[in-house]
Amino acid sequence: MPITTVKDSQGNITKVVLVEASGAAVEVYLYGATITSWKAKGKERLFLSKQAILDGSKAIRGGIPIVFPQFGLGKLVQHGFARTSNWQLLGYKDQIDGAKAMFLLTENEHSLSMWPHKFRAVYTIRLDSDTLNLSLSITNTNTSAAGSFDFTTLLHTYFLTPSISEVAVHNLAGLSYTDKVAKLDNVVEKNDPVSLASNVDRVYHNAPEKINIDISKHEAVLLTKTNFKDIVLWNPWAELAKGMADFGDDEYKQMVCVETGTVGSPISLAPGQTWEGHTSIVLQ
Ligand SMILES: O=P(O)(O)OC[C@H]1O[C@H](O)[C@H](O)[C@@H](O)[C@@H]1O
Repeated sequence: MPITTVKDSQGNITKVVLVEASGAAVEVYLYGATITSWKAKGKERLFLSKQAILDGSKAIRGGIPIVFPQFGLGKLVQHGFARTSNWQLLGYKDQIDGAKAMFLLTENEHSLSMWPHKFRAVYTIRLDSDTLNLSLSITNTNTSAAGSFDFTTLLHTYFLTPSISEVAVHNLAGLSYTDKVAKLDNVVEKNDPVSLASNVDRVYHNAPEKINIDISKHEAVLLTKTNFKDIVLWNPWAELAKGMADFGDDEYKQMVCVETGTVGSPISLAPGQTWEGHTSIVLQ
């Protein structure tokens, strides 16, 4: 079976497990369409906090939450409502190039309470032996001519590492970034690779399509992106970790967030228009 579903006591699907021929697997909660596990070549590749709340009462701490329609703080709740909304399983396919599942979110009471727009978000997860392919499409389904909307969006990927001291993020040198810790704009990255040894929270603008990440001394991933302009690099480090109820005090040592998104300047969609972004994570 390429796909199995986990249901609650009322028979509603809460989680989908997608398995590909090689044994690679992803687990996806319908809450947020959040991927909480990606196993490939026999190992877990994503960080999920031991303290993550998985009952749908809070955004899931780890895996790959979807940020939409607002990155960070703003008029809406932090990172928007997509990660705290119940998505639907649209369908799945077992095909030659991998197992695939599609998830759907449209406007609902939760979204309309903070954002007065009709939209159709489709998230497609395709899995093959060494790659996780993620596509997000957003359609503006407002009907009135005045119904354009702006949004920012991002796939907030938490990579699992045996030690943050071994993480190195390549291909960022020369880029201009916003340093959200120092509250500085237009900082130019001088390091190649970038390593992390304190609280890091940066938006690298107009990043290249391919980013190589050393996850440990012996393992690397290639992160590619199309139509996602920016890269966010985040690790809360020790002090912020202590203040997070759904994150262990020492767990910052086991994770790094390298996030693909368009967050520096918003995407505008007129009624009827669709935007689509893709990310793939390939084990090297
Ligand atoms: O705690 P959360 O709302 O999940 O946000 C976690 C982090 O997400 C991004 O990486 C932001 O750049 C950070 O500023 C934020 O702290």
